[in-house]
Amino acid sequence: MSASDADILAAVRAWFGPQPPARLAIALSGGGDSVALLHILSRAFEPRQVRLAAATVDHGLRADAAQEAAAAARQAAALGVPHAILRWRGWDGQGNLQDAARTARYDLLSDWALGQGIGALAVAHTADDQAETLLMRLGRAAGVTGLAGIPPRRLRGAVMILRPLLGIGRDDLRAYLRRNGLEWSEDPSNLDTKFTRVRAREALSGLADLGVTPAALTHVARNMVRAEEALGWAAFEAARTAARVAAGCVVLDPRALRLMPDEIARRLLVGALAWVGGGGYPPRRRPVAALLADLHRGQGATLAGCRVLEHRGEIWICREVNALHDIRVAPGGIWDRRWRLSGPGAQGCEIRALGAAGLAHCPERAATGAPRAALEASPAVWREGDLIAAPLAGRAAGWRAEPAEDGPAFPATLLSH
Ligand SMILES: Nc1ncnc2c1ncn2[C@@H]1O[C@H](COP(=O)(O)OP(=O)(O)OP(=O)(O)O)[C@@H](O)[C@H]1O
Repeated sequence: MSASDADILAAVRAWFGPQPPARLAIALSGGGDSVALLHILSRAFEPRQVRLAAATVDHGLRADAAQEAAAAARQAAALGVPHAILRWRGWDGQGNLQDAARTARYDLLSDWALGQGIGALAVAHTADDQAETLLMRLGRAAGVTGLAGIPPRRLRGAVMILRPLLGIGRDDLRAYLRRNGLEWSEDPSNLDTKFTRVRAREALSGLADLGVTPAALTHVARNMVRAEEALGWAAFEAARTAARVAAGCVVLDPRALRLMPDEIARRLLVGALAWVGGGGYPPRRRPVAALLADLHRGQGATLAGCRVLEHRGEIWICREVNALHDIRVAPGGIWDRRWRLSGPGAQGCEIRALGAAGLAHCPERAATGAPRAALEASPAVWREGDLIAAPLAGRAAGWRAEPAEDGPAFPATLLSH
């Protein structure tokens, strides 16, 4: 038996809790799930309580795209929800079209929402999307993080992406659409078996008699979110005793690292590499496992834009100097996402890595206690070829290097949010 309208409205209200956002943007593709989302949200809340606005991205990739966007606009108008059509004509033919279209879609929708002064964007992923995602990730041998699935809330830049239908099945939404006489467009790519997601959907229908249903897999994802939180907390606690930050590097106690459970050591390393190296994607499991094994043998390595080495009985995770060659900013600007340098006589100066040549001019370096690699990768003030200051290498000359990032400091980055 499918969920009633009242059940669905109650579930969505409960998802938002007692304080739904005063203004909410909706990503309306015109497909069944997002048409249902629009209708449900417009009924779940009084217009004065939550003011809605919707937008459709016309990717210009299918002949019907413009008509579908116009149909979506009519759906919104019928409910009195303001609507915009956002056009994407930006594909340069490079890389994967699906990925490029998805990134462009989220960028366009986020910019449009922010332009309206709205900081929350609802998208219509369902329990079926969650189940398909989990199944696909099982195929890639995912761990706890991957099996936590699609997050119900996630900050993307300045916009909070919300997925209030993540606990509701697609069949329930289709029944809702039919009961309410709503129309929607069917995306033909949803039937194209060249897409792994479509094959995952087909495979899932064959697993239902084992109890492997979207509802069960949604529970698995929730369980994994809890496990993820616990592991993040444990890694944070481990970092508080086994790690410190010095000269922009993370410094680890190798004995403590050896004694902690492998998964906690792995998270600590991945978190430190991400914080120091700033890579968008975390390094994969295998190279991190290899790095851990190297470290246990007393060997260093280079990974994810970082140099990892032993120095005076500690493990230092430093920025890799070779990754910094092209990073140059004027004084006061943010260098390598992390540092802002300010000081006297900045005219004509430039901030770039200290490098081996610069470090040779810093006799004060020994007092810092940091390894050469860390100092070579630290920011320095240059005028033409002359070294003016290297505050992290002990040669301050009145200059200061301050952390520039607004984000959480290490080790708080280890906590899952
Ligand atoms: N063209 C579009 N315009 C506005 N919103 C869209 C558009 N396409 C997708 N969305 C929003 O994103 C939700 C998910 O759609 P879809 O699964 O196709 O996209 P995705 O975010 O790329 O995820 P996936 O990883 O499943 O491909 C839709 O329900 C809708 O809310």
